[in-house]
Amino acid sequence: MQIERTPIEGVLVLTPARFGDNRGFFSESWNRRTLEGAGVNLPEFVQDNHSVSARAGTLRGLHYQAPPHAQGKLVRCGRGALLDVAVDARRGSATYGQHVIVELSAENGKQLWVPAGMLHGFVTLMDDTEIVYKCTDYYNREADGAVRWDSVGVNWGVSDPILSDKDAAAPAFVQWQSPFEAGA
Ligand SMILES: Cc1cn([C@H]2C[C@H](O)[C@@H](COP(=O)(O)OP(=O)(O)O[C@H]3O[C@H](C)C(=O)[C@H](O)[C@H]3O)O2)c(=O)[nH]c1=O
Repeated sequence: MQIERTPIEGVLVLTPARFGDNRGFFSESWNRRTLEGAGVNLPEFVQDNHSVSARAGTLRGLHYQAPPHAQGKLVRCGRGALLDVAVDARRGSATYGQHVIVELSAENGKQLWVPAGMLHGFVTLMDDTEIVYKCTDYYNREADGAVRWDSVGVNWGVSDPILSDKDAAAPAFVQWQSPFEAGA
């Protein structure tokens, strides 16, 4: 397991070991004991999510669930490739409004740990890209929210992404009142 810190406190890039042979490879995509042995203690996960985006250039985000339903997410790409983004939305944080962007792909096997307090989103780089991610809290429709994808300075590599109506209508980061507090 390779563990990389990022410029945003708490956001990690995790790369599980892969065991290749003449058939392909095997990898333990989630093992709490392995991570704890490396000093990484993630909260309990209660829900797994899986979405497929048919076309490259599909952008889902930037999303969050407000407290007390905030979600931490452990994200990986099951098929294809995507750029995954975490934006620090914790008021009072030294990196408030800053982001981390990481290419996750079926090929590189990388995972992004996105703690609660972040906005999360991704743009697909290939058709039929699948994302699978573990969440630390259950979906709560009333607590679910979005911030405009192009309002936090992320270089997504696309100018006219495929968006849901919800994402197309989301408020800009500067007009949005974050419900998250650093250290909460
Ligand atoms: C997130 C979610 C959605 N749904 C239902 C609600 C809608 O009827 C349908 C599509 O939901 P939505 O358009 O919010 O899906 P995404 O745009 O992929 O949203 C997700 O994308 C970004 C990248 C995230 O990090 C979040 O997990 C989540 O916001 O699935 C559920 O039933 N359970 C869920 O946990």
